[in-house]
Amino acid sequence: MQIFTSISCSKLVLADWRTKTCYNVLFHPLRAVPGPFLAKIFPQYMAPAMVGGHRAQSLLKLHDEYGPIIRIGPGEVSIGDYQLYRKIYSQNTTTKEDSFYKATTLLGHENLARFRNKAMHSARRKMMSQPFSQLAINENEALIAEMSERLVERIVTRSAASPTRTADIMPLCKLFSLEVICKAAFNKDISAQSIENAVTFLQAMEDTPRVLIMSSIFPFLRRWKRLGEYIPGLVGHAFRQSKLYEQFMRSLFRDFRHESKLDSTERFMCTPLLQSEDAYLGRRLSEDEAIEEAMGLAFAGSGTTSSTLVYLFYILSKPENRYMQLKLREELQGAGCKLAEVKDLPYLNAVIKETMRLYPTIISTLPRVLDVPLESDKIVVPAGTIVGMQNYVHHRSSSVYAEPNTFLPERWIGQPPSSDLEKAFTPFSLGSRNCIGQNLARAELLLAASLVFRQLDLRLNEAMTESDMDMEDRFAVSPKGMKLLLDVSEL
Ligand code: HEM
Repeated sequence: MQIFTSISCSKLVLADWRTKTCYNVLFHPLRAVPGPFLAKIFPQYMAPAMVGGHRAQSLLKLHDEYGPIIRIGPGEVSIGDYQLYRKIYSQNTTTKEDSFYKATTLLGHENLARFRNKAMHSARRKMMSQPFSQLAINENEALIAEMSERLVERIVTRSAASPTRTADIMPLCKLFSLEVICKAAFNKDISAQSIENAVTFLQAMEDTPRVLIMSSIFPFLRRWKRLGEYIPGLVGHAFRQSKLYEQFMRSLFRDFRHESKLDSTERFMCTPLLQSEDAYLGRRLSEDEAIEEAMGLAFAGSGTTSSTLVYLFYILSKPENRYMQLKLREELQGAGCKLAEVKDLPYLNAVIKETMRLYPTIISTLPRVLDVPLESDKIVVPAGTIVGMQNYVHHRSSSVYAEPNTFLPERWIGQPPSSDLEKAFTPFSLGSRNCIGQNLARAELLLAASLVFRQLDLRLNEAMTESDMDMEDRFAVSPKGMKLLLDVSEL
Protein backbone atom coordinates (compact mmCIF):
# COMPACT_ATOMS: atom_id res chain seq x y z
CA MET A 1 0.00 0.00 0.00
CA GLN A 2 2.79 2.39 1.06
CA ILE A 3 4.69 1.60 -2.15
CA PHE A 4 1.62 2.47 -4.23
CA THR A 5 1.18 5.77 -2.39
CA SER A 6 4.85 6.71 -3.01
CA ILE A 7 4.53 5.79 -6.69
CA SER A 8 1.38 7.93 -7.03
CA CYS A 9 3.12 10.87 -5.28
CA SER A 10 6.14 10.60 -7.57
CA LYS A 11 3.83 10.52 -10.59
CA LEU A 12 2.05 13.65 -9.38
CA VAL A 13 5.35 15.49 -8.79
CA LEU A 14 6.55 14.46 -12.25
CA ALA A 15 3.30 15.56 -13.87
CA ASP A 16 3.52 18.91 -12.07
CA TRP A 17 7.13 19.34 -13.21
CA ARG A 18 6.17 18.48 -16.79
CA THR A 19 3.31 21.03 -16.75
CA LYS A 20 5.61 23.73 -15.34
CA THR A 21 8.32 22.91 -17.89
CA CYS A 22 5.81 23.02 -20.72
CA TYR A 23 4.52 26.37 -19.48
CA ASN A 24 8.01 27.83 -19.01
CA VAL A 25 9.11 26.80 -22.50
CA LEU A 26 5.98 27.41 -24.55
CA PHE A 27 3.68 29.88 -22.78
CA HIS A 28 5.77 31.90 -20.30
CA PRO A 29 5.82 35.67 -21.05
CA LEU A 30 9.64 35.34 -21.36
CA ARG A 31 9.42 32.55 -23.95
CA ALA A 32 10.66 34.85 -26.74
CA VAL A 33 13.71 36.04 -24.79
CA PRO A 34 16.79 34.27 -26.15
CA GLY A 35 18.99 32.13 -23.94
CA PRO A 36 20.10 28.56 -23.32
CA PHE A 37 17.27 26.02 -23.39
CA LEU A 38 17.95 24.65 -19.89
CA ALA A 39 17.67 28.15 -18.40
CA LYS A 40 14.01 28.18 -19.45
CA ILE A 41 13.41 25.16 -17.23
CA PHE A 42 15.76 25.34 -14.25
CA PRO A 43 15.76 28.27 -11.79
CA GLN A 44 19.20 27.02 -10.67
CA TYR A 45 20.67 27.26 -14.17
CA MET A 46 23.41 29.70 -13.06
CA ALA A 47 24.04 27.94 -9.72
CA PRO A 48 27.09 25.87 -10.81
CA ALA A 49 28.78 29.02 -12.17
CA MET A 50 27.92 30.84 -8.96
CA VAL A 51 29.34 28.11 -6.75
CA GLY A 52 32.43 27.95 -8.98
CA GLY A 53 32.96 31.73 -8.60
CA HIS A 54 32.70 32.47 -12.35
CA ARG A 55 29.10 33.61 -12.74
CA ALA A 56 30.05 36.99 -14.27
CA GLN A 57 32.41 35.37 -16.77
CA SER A 58 29.75 32.79 -17.75
CA LEU A 59 27.23 35.59 -18.27
CA LEU A 60 29.63 37.42 -20.57
CA LYS A 61 29.94 34.27 -22.71
CA LEU A 62 26.14 33.86 -22.78
CA HIS A 63 25.68 37.50 -23.81
CA ASP A 64 28.25 37.05 -26.58
CA GLU A 65 26.28 34.06 -27.81
CA TYR A 66 22.66 35.16 -27.35
CA GLY A 67 22.70 38.96 -27.38
CA PRO A 68 22.13 41.86 -24.96
CA ILE A 69 18.93 40.56 -23.29
CA ILE A 70 18.99 36.90 -22.26
CA ARG A 71 16.92 34.54 -20.16
CA ILE A 72 19.05 32.92 -17.45
CA GLY A 73 16.27 31.28 -15.45
CA PRO A 74 12.54 30.66 -15.93
CA GLY A 75 11.74 34.10 -14.43
CA GLU A 76 15.12 35.84 -14.67
CA VAL A 77 16.74 37.98 -17.33
CA SER A 78 20.28 39.30 -17.65
CA ILE A 79 20.90 42.59 -19.45
CA GLY A 80 24.20 43.41 -21.11
CA ASP A 81 23.28 46.68 -22.87
CA TYR A 82 24.74 49.61 -20.91
CA GLN A 83 22.12 51.94 -22.40
CA LEU A 84 19.51 50.23 -20.23
CA TYR A 85 21.53 50.64 -17.02
CA ARG A 86 20.08 53.96 -15.92
CA LYS A 87 16.55 52.73 -16.56
CA ILE A 88 16.95 49.44 -14.71
CA TYR A 89 18.60 51.01 -11.68
CA SER A 90 16.00 53.76 -11.42
CA GLN A 91 13.67 53.58 -8.41
CA ASN A 92 10.75 54.10 -10.82
CA THR A 93 11.48 50.89 -12.73
CA THR A 94 12.66 48.31 -10.20
CA THR A 95 12.90 47.23 -6.56
CA LYS A 96 15.80 45.33 -4.99
CA GLU A 97 15.37 41.57 -5.18
CA ASP A 98 14.51 40.33 -1.70
CA SER A 99 16.14 36.93 -1.25
CA PHE A 100 19.53 38.18 -2.45
CA TYR A 101 19.75 41.28 -0.26
CA LYS A 102 18.23 39.52 2.76
CA ALA A 103 21.62 37.87 3.12
CA THR A 104 23.23 41.23 3.94
CA THR A 105 21.58 41.57 7.35
CA LEU A 106 23.50 40.30 10.33
CA LEU A 107 21.32 41.20 13.28
CA GLY A 108 17.98 40.89 11.50
CA HIS A 109 17.42 44.64 10.99
CA GLU A 110 17.24 46.65 7.81
CA ASN A 111 20.33 48.40 6.52
CA LEU A 112 20.97 50.92 3.78
CA ALA A 113 22.00 48.33 1.20
CA ARG A 114 19.08 46.02 2.00
CA PHE A 115 15.97 48.27 2.13
CA ARG A 116 13.28 47.32 -0.39
CA ASN A 117 10.79 49.92 0.80
CA LYS A 118 11.75 53.03 -1.18
CA ALA A 119 10.47 55.59 1.31
CA MET A 120 12.35 53.85 4.15
CA HIS A 121 15.54 53.75 2.07
CA SER A 122 15.29 57.38 1.08
CA ALA A 123 14.81 58.51 4.72
CA ARG A 124 17.77 56.43 5.95
CA ARG A 125 20.01 57.56 3.11
CA LYS A 126 19.18 61.20 3.83
CA MET A 127 19.88 60.67 7.51
CA MET A 128 23.27 59.07 6.84
CA SER A 129 24.52 61.14 3.91
CA GLN A 130 26.38 64.05 5.55
CA PRO A 131 29.64 62.20 6.49
CA PHE A 132 29.83 60.81 2.94
CA SER A 133 29.73 64.24 1.28
CA GLN A 134 32.83 65.49 -0.53
CA LEU A 135 33.12 68.18 2.14
CA ALA A 136 33.29 65.62 4.94
CA ILE A 137 35.75 63.48 2.97
CA ASN A 138 37.96 66.54 2.47
CA GLU A 139 37.92 67.04 6.23
CA ASN A 140 39.00 63.42 6.63
CA GLU A 141 41.87 63.76 4.17
CA ALA A 142 44.50 63.73 6.90
CA LEU A 143 43.37 60.36 8.19
CA ILE A 144 43.41 58.79 4.71
CA ALA A 145 46.86 60.29 4.09
CA GLU A 146 48.13 58.91 7.41
CA MET A 147 46.87 55.40 6.59
CA SER A 148 48.43 55.67 3.09
CA GLU A 149 51.79 56.47 4.72
CA ARG A 150 51.39 53.43 6.94
CA LEU A 151 50.69 51.33 3.87
CA VAL A 152 53.94 52.49 2.25
CA GLU A 153 55.91 51.90 5.50
CA ARG A 154 54.51 48.39 5.82
CA ILE A 155 55.32 47.53 2.22
CA VAL A 156 58.89 48.73 2.82
CA THR A 157 59.26 46.83 6.10
CA ARG A 158 57.79 43.59 4.73
CA SER A 159 59.92 43.68 1.59
CA ALA A 160 63.09 44.55 3.57
CA ALA A 161 62.64 41.29 5.49
CA SER A 162 62.90 39.29 2.27
CA PRO A 163 66.20 38.56 0.44
CA THR A 164 64.51 39.38 -2.88
CA ARG A 165 62.76 42.44 -1.40
CA THR A 166 59.42 40.80 -2.08
CA ALA A 167 56.23 41.61 -0.20
CA ASP A 168 52.71 40.22 -0.34
CA ILE A 169 50.76 43.44 -0.84
CA MET A 170 47.29 41.95 -0.52
CA PRO A 171 46.96 41.74 3.30
CA LEU A 172 48.48 45.22 3.55
CA CYS A 173 45.86 46.70 1.22
CA LYS A 174 43.14 45.01 3.28
CA LEU A 175 44.57 46.46 6.47
CA PHE A 176 44.73 49.90 4.85
CA SER A 177 41.05 50.03 3.91
CA LEU A 178 39.97 48.55 7.24
CA GLU A 179 41.95 51.21 9.08
CA VAL A 180 40.43 53.97 6.95
CA ILE A 181 36.85 52.80 7.43
CA CYS A 182 37.28 52.28 11.18
CA LYS A 183 38.72 55.77 11.57
CA ALA A 184 36.17 57.39 9.21
CA ALA A 185 33.21 55.60 10.80
CA PHE A 186 34.17 55.25 14.49
CA ASN A 187 37.09 57.64 14.91
CA LYS A 188 39.06 54.59 16.01
CA ASP A 189 42.60 53.59 15.08
CA ILE A 190 42.01 49.86 14.87
CA SER A 191 45.74 49.05 14.84
CA ALA A 192 46.65 51.28 17.80
CA GLN A 193 46.33 48.43 20.28
CA SER A 194 48.23 46.04 18.00
CA ILE A 195 48.32 44.99 14.37
CA GLU A 196 47.26 41.50 15.51
CA ASN A 197 44.05 43.04 16.84
CA ALA A 198 43.28 44.54 13.42
CA VAL A 199 44.16 41.30 11.64
CA THR A 200 41.87 39.29 13.95
CA PHE A 201 39.06 41.77 13.27
CA LEU A 202 39.67 41.57 9.52
CA GLN A 203 39.64 37.78 9.55
CA ALA A 204 36.42 37.69 11.56
CA MET A 205 34.81 40.10 9.09
CA GLU A 206 35.98 38.11 6.06
CA ASP A 207 34.66 34.82 7.49
CA THR A 208 31.24 36.26 8.30
CA PRO A 209 29.72 36.08 4.77
CA ARG A 210 29.93 32.27 4.98
CA VAL A 211 27.38 32.43 7.79
CA LEU A 212 25.16 34.63 5.66
CA ILE A 213 25.35 32.14 2.80
CA MET A 214 24.63 29.16 5.09
CA SER A 215 21.73 31.01 6.72
CA SER A 216 20.20 31.72 3.33
CA ILE A 217 20.37 27.99 2.49
CA PHE A 218 19.18 26.88 5.96
CA PRO A 219 16.97 29.76 7.21
CA PHE A 220 16.49 28.17 10.67
CA LEU A 221 20.16 29.00 11.36
CA ARG A 222 19.26 32.69 11.13
CA ARG A 223 16.94 32.30 14.12
CA TRP A 224 19.19 29.94 16.08
CA LYS A 225 22.48 31.59 15.27
CA ARG A 226 24.01 30.65 18.59
CA LEU A 227 23.40 26.99 17.74
CA GLY A 228 25.77 27.31 14.78
CA GLU A 229 28.65 28.22 17.11
CA TYR A 230 28.59 24.69 18.56
CA ILE A 231 28.83 22.93 15.19
CA PRO A 232 32.34 21.44 14.88
CA GLY A 233 34.70 22.17 12.01
CA LEU A 234 34.60 24.90 9.38
CA VAL A 235 30.87 25.59 9.65
CA GLY A 236 31.04 26.23 13.39
CA HIS A 237 34.22 28.25 12.89
CA ALA A 238 32.37 30.61 10.53
CA PHE A 239 29.63 31.11 13.14
CA ARG A 240 32.19 31.79 15.88
CA GLN A 241 33.97 34.26 13.62
CA SER A 242 30.68 36.02 12.89
CA LYS A 243 30.09 36.34 16.65
CA LEU A 244 33.57 37.79 17.08
CA TYR A 245 32.89 40.31 14.29
CA GLU A 246 29.67 41.35 16.04
CA GLN A 247 31.54 41.74 19.35
CA PHE A 248 34.20 43.91 17.69
CA MET A 249 31.54 46.11 16.13
CA ARG A 250 29.58 46.46 19.37
CA SER A 251 32.69 47.49 21.21
CA LEU A 252 33.70 49.98 18.47
CA PHE A 253 30.21 51.45 18.49
CA ARG A 254 30.02 51.76 22.28
CA ASP A 255 33.45 53.40 22.45
CA PHE A 256 32.37 55.83 19.76
CA ARG A 257 29.15 56.65 21.60
CA HIS A 258 31.14 57.28 24.76
CA GLU A 259 33.74 59.47 23.07
CA SER A 260 31.45 61.27 20.60
CA LYS A 261 30.04 63.29 23.48
CA LEU A 262 33.35 65.10 23.41
CA ASP A 263 33.25 65.66 19.66
CA SER A 264 30.44 67.64 18.04
CA THR A 265 31.75 67.42 14.43
CA GLU A 266 29.65 65.43 11.97
CA ARG A 267 32.43 63.93 9.94
CA PHE A 268 32.27 60.39 11.30
CA MET A 269 29.89 57.97 9.63
CA CYS A 270 28.49 56.77 12.94
CA THR A 271 27.55 60.26 14.14
CA PRO A 272 24.14 60.32 12.40
CA LEU A 273 23.52 56.72 13.48
CA LEU A 274 23.73 57.96 17.04
CA GLN A 275 22.37 61.47 16.89
CA SER A 276 19.98 61.91 13.96
CA GLU A 277 16.35 61.02 13.58
CA ASP A 278 15.25 58.65 10.83
CA ALA A 279 12.34 60.62 9.29
CA TYR A 280 10.49 57.44 8.25
CA LEU A 281 10.69 55.90 11.72
CA GLY A 282 10.20 59.28 13.40
CA ARG A 283 12.92 58.45 15.94
CA ARG A 284 16.61 57.74 16.41
CA LEU A 285 17.90 54.24 15.73
CA SER A 286 18.07 51.66 18.51
CA GLU A 287 21.54 50.40 19.40
CA ASP A 288 21.06 47.19 17.38
CA GLU A 289 19.69 49.06 14.36
CA ALA A 290 22.67 51.42 14.44
CA ILE A 291 25.14 48.54 14.82
CA GLU A 292 23.49 46.75 11.88
CA GLU A 293 24.16 49.85 9.74
CA ALA A 294 27.72 50.16 11.06
CA MET A 295 28.44 46.50 10.27
CA GLY A 296 27.13 47.03 6.74
CA LEU A 297 29.37 50.07 6.29
CA ALA A 298 32.48 48.24 7.49
CA PHE A 299 31.75 45.43 5.02
CA ALA A 300 30.90 47.64 2.07
CA GLY A 301 33.76 49.99 2.74
CA SER A 302 36.75 47.71 3.21
CA GLY A 303 37.01 44.80 0.73
CA THR A 304 35.85 47.00 -2.13
CA THR A 305 38.61 49.59 -1.99
CA SER A 306 41.31 47.10 -1.08
CA SER A 307 40.60 44.77 -4.01
CA THR A 308 40.64 47.76 -6.39
CA LEU A 309 44.03 48.78 -5.01
CA VAL A 310 45.33 45.22 -5.30
CA TYR A 311 44.43 45.07 -9.01
CA LEU A 312 45.82 48.56 -9.60
CA PHE A 313 49.20 47.65 -8.08
CA TYR A 314 49.17 44.35 -9.94
CA ILE A 315 48.44 45.69 -13.39
CA LEU A 316 51.01 48.50 -13.18
CA SER A 317 53.67 46.08 -11.92
CA LYS A 318 53.44 43.75 -14.91
CA PRO A 319 56.55 43.91 -17.12
CA GLU A 320 54.53 44.77 -20.25
CA ASN A 321 52.95 47.75 -18.45
CA ARG A 322 56.21 49.13 -17.11
CA TYR A 323 55.91 52.29 -19.22
CA MET A 324 52.57 53.04 -17.53
CA GLN A 325 54.11 52.96 -14.05
CA LEU A 326 56.92 55.26 -15.22
CA LYS A 327 54.45 57.63 -16.92
CA LEU A 328 52.31 57.76 -13.78
CA ARG A 329 55.34 58.44 -11.58
CA GLU A 330 56.44 61.26 -13.84
CA GLU A 331 52.99 62.86 -13.57
CA LEU A 332 52.97 62.45 -9.77
CA GLN A 333 56.44 63.94 -9.37
CA GLY A 334 55.21 67.11 -11.06
CA ALA A 335 52.31 67.51 -8.63
CA GLY A 336 51.77 68.12 -4.92
CA CYS A 337 50.62 65.42 -2.50
CA LYS A 338 47.29 66.83 -1.34
CA LEU A 339 43.96 65.41 -2.49
CA ALA A 340 43.15 68.68 -4.25
CA GLU A 341 46.47 68.44 -6.11
CA VAL A 342 46.08 64.86 -7.33
CA LYS A 343 42.34 64.54 -7.85
CA ASP A 344 42.39 65.90 -11.41
CA LEU A 345 45.66 64.40 -12.62
CA PRO A 346 44.70 62.91 -16.00
CA TYR A 347 46.91 59.82 -16.00
CA LEU A 348 46.28 58.90 -12.36
CA ASN A 349 42.54 59.13 -12.98
CA ALA A 350 42.84 57.16 -16.21
CA VAL A 351 44.73 54.37 -14.41
CA ILE A 352 42.12 54.21 -11.62
CA LYS A 353 39.24 54.19 -14.08
CA GLU A 354 40.80 51.53 -16.28
CA THR A 355 41.43 49.36 -13.20
CA MET A 356 37.78 49.69 -12.16
CA ARG A 357 36.62 49.00 -15.73
CA LEU A 358 38.63 45.80 -16.14
CA TYR A 359 38.53 44.64 -12.50
CA PRO A 360 35.24 46.02 -11.13
CA THR A 361 35.15 45.18 -7.44
CA ILE A 362 31.37 44.68 -7.59
CA ILE A 363 31.75 42.29 -10.47
CA SER A 364 28.41 40.54 -10.22
CA THR A 365 24.72 41.03 -10.91
CA LEU A 366 22.83 43.61 -8.87
CA PRO A 367 19.44 41.87 -8.94
CA ARG A 368 16.21 43.86 -9.17
CA VAL A 369 12.53 43.03 -9.71
CA LEU A 370 10.74 44.97 -12.47
CA ASP A 371 7.87 47.10 -11.12
CA VAL A 372 6.85 48.01 -14.68
CA PRO A 373 7.45 46.23 -18.01
CA LEU A 374 10.78 46.87 -19.67
CA GLU A 375 10.54 47.51 -23.39
CA SER A 376 13.49 47.25 -25.72
CA ASP A 377 13.47 46.69 -29.47
CA LYS A 378 11.23 43.68 -30.06
CA ILE A 379 11.41 42.33 -26.52
CA VAL A 380 9.06 43.24 -23.68
CA VAL A 381 10.16 41.96 -20.30
CA PRO A 382 7.08 41.89 -18.05
CA ALA A 383 6.75 43.37 -14.56
CA GLY A 384 7.68 40.88 -11.83
CA THR A 385 10.70 39.54 -13.74
CA ILE A 386 14.06 39.48 -11.96
CA VAL A 387 16.47 41.56 -14.03
CA GLY A 388 20.09 42.43 -13.45
CA MET A 389 23.20 43.88 -15.00
CA GLN A 390 26.81 43.21 -14.12
CA ASN A 391 29.75 45.56 -14.55
CA TYR A 392 31.90 42.70 -15.77
CA VAL A 393 29.71 42.32 -18.87
CA HIS A 394 29.17 45.87 -20.15
CA HIS A 395 32.64 47.03 -19.01
CA ARG A 396 34.01 44.48 -21.51
CA SER A 397 31.67 45.30 -24.37
CA SER A 398 33.66 45.48 -27.61
CA SER A 399 31.11 47.87 -29.11
CA VAL A 400 32.08 50.47 -26.49
CA TYR A 401 35.68 49.65 -25.53
CA ALA A 402 38.17 48.82 -28.28
CA GLU A 403 40.34 45.86 -27.24
CA PRO A 404 38.05 45.33 -24.24
CA ASN A 405 40.28 42.83 -22.45
CA THR A 406 43.39 45.00 -22.62
CA PHE A 407 44.42 47.43 -19.88
CA LEU A 408 44.70 50.77 -21.72
CA PRO A 409 44.49 53.84 -19.44
CA GLU A 410 45.03 56.08 -22.45
CA ARG A 411 41.51 55.32 -23.67
CA TRP A 412 40.13 57.61 -20.93
CA ILE A 413 42.25 60.67 -21.69
CA GLY A 414 40.17 63.54 -23.07
CA GLN A 415 36.84 61.63 -23.02
CA PRO A 416 33.87 63.94 -22.36
CA PRO A 417 31.28 62.77 -19.80
CA SER A 418 28.81 62.33 -22.68
CA SER A 419 31.03 59.72 -24.43
CA ASP A 420 29.89 56.09 -24.64
CA LEU A 421 32.99 55.06 -22.65
CA GLU A 422 31.97 57.21 -19.73
CA LYS A 423 28.28 56.33 -19.93
CA ALA A 424 28.99 52.58 -19.92
CA PHE A 425 31.29 52.92 -16.90
CA THR A 426 29.30 52.10 -13.75
CA PRO A 427 31.64 50.77 -11.01
CA PHE A 428 29.65 52.55 -8.29
CA SER A 429 26.25 51.89 -9.95
CA LEU A 430 23.83 54.73 -10.76
CA GLY A 431 20.64 56.21 -9.36
CA SER A 432 19.39 56.45 -5.83
CA ARG A 433 20.91 53.07 -4.85
CA ASN A 434 24.38 53.96 -6.09
CA CYS A 435 27.39 53.75 -3.79
CA ILE A 436 27.09 56.17 -0.90
CA GLY A 437 30.80 55.66 -0.15
CA GLN A 438 32.18 56.61 -3.57
CA ASN A 439 33.72 59.92 -2.49
CA LEU A 440 35.60 58.12 0.27
CA ALA A 441 36.62 55.29 -2.07
CA ARG A 442 37.93 57.73 -4.69
CA ALA A 443 39.90 59.68 -2.08
CA GLU A 444 41.45 56.43 -0.80
CA LEU A 445 42.41 55.27 -4.28
CA LEU A 446 43.85 58.67 -5.27
CA LEU A 447 45.88 59.17 -2.09
CA ALA A 448 47.12 55.61 -1.64
CA ALA A 449 48.03 55.03 -5.29
CA SER A 450 49.76 58.38 -5.64
CA LEU A 451 51.83 57.93 -2.46
CA VAL A 452 52.84 54.35 -3.28
CA PHE A 453 54.00 55.12 -6.81
CA ARG A 454 55.73 58.32 -5.73
CA GLN A 455 57.84 56.44 -3.19
CA LEU A 456 58.11 52.88 -4.44
CA ASP A 457 59.00 51.05 -7.62
CA LEU A 458 56.94 47.87 -7.98
CA ARG A 459 57.58 44.83 -10.16
CA LEU A 460 55.54 41.66 -10.32
CA ASN A 461 57.39 38.81 -8.64
CA GLU A 462 58.11 35.97 -11.03
CA ALA A 463 56.38 33.43 -8.78
CA MET A 464 53.05 35.11 -9.59
CA THR A 465 50.95 33.47 -12.32
CA GLU A 466 48.12 34.92 -14.42
CA SER A 467 45.68 32.55 -12.73
CA ASP A 468 46.64 33.90 -9.26
CA MET A 469 44.90 37.11 -10.27
CA ASP A 470 41.90 35.52 -12.00
CA MET A 471 38.82 37.21 -10.64
CA GLU A 472 36.51 35.07 -8.57
CA ASP A 473 32.94 36.33 -8.61
CA ARG A 474 31.87 36.33 -4.97
CA PHE A 475 29.56 39.30 -5.64
CA ALA A 476 32.63 41.37 -4.82
CA VAL A 477 35.75 40.35 -6.68
CA SER A 478 38.43 38.20 -5.11
CA PRO A 479 41.79 37.23 -6.70
CA LYS A 480 41.96 33.46 -6.97
CA GLY A 481 45.51 33.11 -5.62
CA MET A 482 44.75 35.32 -2.57
CA LYS A 483 48.14 36.96 -2.79
CA LEU A 484 49.99 39.65 -4.71
CA LEU A 485 53.75 39.22 -4.53
CA LEU A 486 55.64 42.32 -5.66
CA ASP A 487 59.37 43.09 -5.72
CA VAL A 488 59.80 46.48 -4.14
CA SER A 489 62.50 49.18 -4.43
CA GLU A 490 62.42 52.43 -2.50
CA LEU A 491 62.92 55.51 -4.66
C1 HEM B 1 36.12 50.97 -4.99
C2 HEM B 1 35.28 51.00 -3.99
C3 HEM B 1 33.79 50.77 -4.07
C4 HEM B 1 33.02 50.33 -5.11
C5 HEM B 1 33.47 49.96 -6.52
C6 HEM B 1 31.64 50.28 -4.64
C7 HEM B 1 30.55 49.89 -5.42
C8 HEM B 1 29.24 49.89 -4.98
C9 HEM B 1 28.12 49.46 -5.78
C10 HEM B 1 28.20 48.95 -7.22
C11 HEM B 1 26.99 49.60 -5.03
C12 HEM B 1 25.56 49.23 -5.43
C13 HEM B 1 25.26 47.87 -4.84
C14 HEM B 1 23.86 47.34 -5.10
O1 HEM B 1 23.07 47.94 -5.80
O2 HEM B 1 23.60 46.26 -4.55
C15 HEM B 1 27.40 50.10 -3.74
C16 HEM B 1 26.53 50.39 -2.71
C17 HEM B 1 26.96 50.79 -1.45
N1 HEM B 1 28.24 51.09 -1.06
FE1 HEM B 1 29.91 50.99 -2.22
N2 HEM B 1 31.61 50.69 -3.33
C18 HEM B 1 32.90 51.02 -2.95
C19 HEM B 1 33.29 51.51 -1.72
C20 HEM B 1 32.44 51.81 -0.69
C21 HEM B 1 32.83 52.46 0.53
C22 HEM B 1 34.25 52.96 0.87
C23 HEM B 1 31.72 52.54 1.31
C24 HEM B 1 31.65 53.18 2.68
C25 HEM B 1 31.49 52.93 3.71
C26 HEM B 1 30.61 51.94 0.58
C27 HEM B 1 29.30 51.81 1.03
C28 HEM B 1 28.23 51.42 0.26
C29 HEM B 1 26.86 51.34 0.76
C30 HEM B 1 26.40 51.61 2.18
C31 HEM B 1 26.05 50.96 -0.32
C32 HEM B 1 24.53 50.80 -0.34
C33 HEM B 1 23.93 52.14 -0.76
C34 HEM B 1 22.42 52.20 -0.89
O3 HEM B 1 21.77 51.19 -1.22
O4 HEM B 1 21.87 53.30 -0.68
N3 HEM B 1 31.09 51.53 -0.64
N4 HEM B 1 28.78 50.26 -3.74
